[in-house]
Amino acid sequence: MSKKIAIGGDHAGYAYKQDMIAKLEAAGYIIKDFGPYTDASADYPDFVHPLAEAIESGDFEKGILICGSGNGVAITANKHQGIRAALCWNQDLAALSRQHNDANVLALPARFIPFDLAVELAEIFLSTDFEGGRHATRVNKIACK
Ligand SMILES: O=C(CO)[C@H](O)[C@H](O)[C@H](O)COP(=O)(O)O
Repeated sequence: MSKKIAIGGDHAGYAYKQDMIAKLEAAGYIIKDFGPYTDASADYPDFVHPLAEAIESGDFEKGILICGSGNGVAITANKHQGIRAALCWNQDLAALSRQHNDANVLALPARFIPFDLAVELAEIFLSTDFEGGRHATRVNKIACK
């Protein structure tokens, strides 16, 4: 598993993003922050599209996106054919996003979950393997050509 992680979001996720970077770096991950770099009001697509392109190009295996609800970043990221972004707010969803969906982006709703849970979901997302098998058949049918 690659220890290089892409992270991004918007102003509503900024504080969580900064603290998440510190937690993940302490755990040995190498983080590339796609922004925003302040908590000033910002438009999440400006940060999500570059992050998604970096994953699609192979520079990163996985990313974490944090906004207020998690929906804006997930919707934007999923416009990219190579992205499977999963909005998660509990441990089971984070595990299933990897086991069944091979999600490569975790979307977190900073305004709806406590920070400690956000970190736990990131740890689950980053450490859980895809189960393959019947799920691989389905995941291989997701992208539109
Ligand atoms: O993209 C979102 C909604 O799907 C995020 O929750 C944003 O963080 C939110 O919309 C930002 O709202 P604000 O009123 O501009 O702070």
